[in-house]
Amino acid sequence: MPSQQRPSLAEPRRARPPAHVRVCVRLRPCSQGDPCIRGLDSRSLEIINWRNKLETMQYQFDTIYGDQATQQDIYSGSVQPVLCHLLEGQNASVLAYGPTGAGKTHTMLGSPEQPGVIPRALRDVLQMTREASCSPGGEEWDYSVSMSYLEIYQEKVLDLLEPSQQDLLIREDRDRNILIPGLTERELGGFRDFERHFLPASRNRTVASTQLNDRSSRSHAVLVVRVARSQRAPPHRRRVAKLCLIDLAGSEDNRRTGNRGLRLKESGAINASRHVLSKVVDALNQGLPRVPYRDSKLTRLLQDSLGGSAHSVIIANVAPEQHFYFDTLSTLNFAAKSKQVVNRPFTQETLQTPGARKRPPKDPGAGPRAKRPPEDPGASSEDAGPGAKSPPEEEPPEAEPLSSLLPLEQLDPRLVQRLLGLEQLEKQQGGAGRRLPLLSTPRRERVALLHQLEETRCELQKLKERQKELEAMALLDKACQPKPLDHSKAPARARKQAVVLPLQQVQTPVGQQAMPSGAEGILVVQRNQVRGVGHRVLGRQQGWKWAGG
Ligand SMILES: Nc1ncnc2c1ncn2[C@@H]1O[C@H](COP(=O)(O)OP(=O)(O)OP(=O)(O)O)[C@@H](O)[C@H]1O
Repeated sequence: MPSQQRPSLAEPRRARPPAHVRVCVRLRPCSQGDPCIRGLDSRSLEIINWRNKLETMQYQFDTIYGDQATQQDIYSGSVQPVLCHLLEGQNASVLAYGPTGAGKTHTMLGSPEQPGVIPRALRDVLQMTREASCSPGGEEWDYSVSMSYLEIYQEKVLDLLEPSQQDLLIREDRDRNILIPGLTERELGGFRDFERHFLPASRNRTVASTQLNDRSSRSHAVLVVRVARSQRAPPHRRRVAKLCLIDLAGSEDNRRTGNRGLRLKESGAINASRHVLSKVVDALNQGLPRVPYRDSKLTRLLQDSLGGSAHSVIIANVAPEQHFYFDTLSTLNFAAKSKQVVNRPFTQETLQTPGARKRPPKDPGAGPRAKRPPEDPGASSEDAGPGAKSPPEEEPPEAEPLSSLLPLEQLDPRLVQRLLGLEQLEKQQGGAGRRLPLLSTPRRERVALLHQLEETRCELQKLKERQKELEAMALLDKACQPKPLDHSKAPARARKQAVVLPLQQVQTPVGQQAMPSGAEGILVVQRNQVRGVGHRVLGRQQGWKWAGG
């Protein structure tokens, strides 16, 4: 049972200490005229009423970054402090919010000259795990870091690492972690791996030129970094934490963007999801029984980050020009109310049975990792990460951990019955030399295996029938012979007879080959010099190739 194999060691909900969402504001350098907003000190700012310049409204946040603040200032002041929680098995989220052209992508991604939050955080996370594995006692643990990257474009969740993946589903596990089954995940052995996967994926993000931004993001982009720490010896504790780095698409006033057609449609989707985001924050702050997370893909995905289990930081990006006045006001209002949202981070820890631990691949950086079992962060198969120490080579490969999204007890009993029956059948039929751990594989693969087994079963059935036919015909043929051949006088070619064996007993001697025939999947036994009665009988069978004839 999955729950017995990987018990969650998470503390009960009420025992989890609260953590307010931290909110900072970053002012972009003003490109035109006088700014409508100015910082007062490191924690407060004021916005000047556009009708009456003597009237101002003041706001307080955790930190205010003026237009001279560097990428390093933002990172070390507001992002770096939450990263340490990842090694404790606690989730963290950083979310860039603001109107179009206010500097969200600049803050999160930056440029080669001014790298933003994403590359800096990745470098540090990789460094942290490397240092942890080298620290005293570190040899007791395996560390791994992996990434997934997705965008929400017009209410569709698209995999940026594997763009062929269309509109993925968003689900939730028993600890209320948000998961995306089927989302591609890549192991990161070092920063180069990150660049190798992230840079091409970023080019897959939907970006277009609008009147307010030459490269305006038309989607919300979410980079998910998973940090796992697994104990090598009993009790095999395993901590998995998730870092979400989110670059939201900017809110757009379409009277000023000049958007039409597709751009207008994109803009509608962006604004609608941001509207739901605002409603979610209101509902959380008012303690409403229903928080409308499910009303948009964005909020569903942010469920961990707002009112959930993450240490969250919102960076509100502000465009200070006068013509952004209303955008700035609404950004500040959103940021102010988000400050009140309380999350309850907790350590995501499970106990793993030794059988559920997986050997790291020989080359962790190479190629796509098998899609993670979608169900549970704790269920992630583990590969060698930075500084990870691999178990000895001779260790046998082990089964994947059980799915917890769809624990066995929640499966349709008929399906479980069927799986057990098929496993039994497979065992009886020799298992084709392969053990299929049907019940311990994730759901999608389970279904694929189920199909595969069905097909194999049908083929075996066909083969058995054909076998019977052949045996009957051979008997008939024998019965029609007037008298037994005198072997001493018979020609040499009639002496050797093809023997039809039950399929399971066919053994291919040296110099003979067994292979499935194309269309019907029939086992073809090629023998080098077989002639005689058997040749004639077998030759009548459709699809049967008699290579020696
Ligand atoms: N702090 C900053 N210092 C210098 N330039 C900046 C800063 N912030 C933003 N910019 C510049 O402003 C322009 C718009 O920024 P950016 O594309 O990051 O905005 P955005 O909020 O992501 O917009 P959208 O929502 O349309 O994608 C870019 O050319 C960017 O380089």
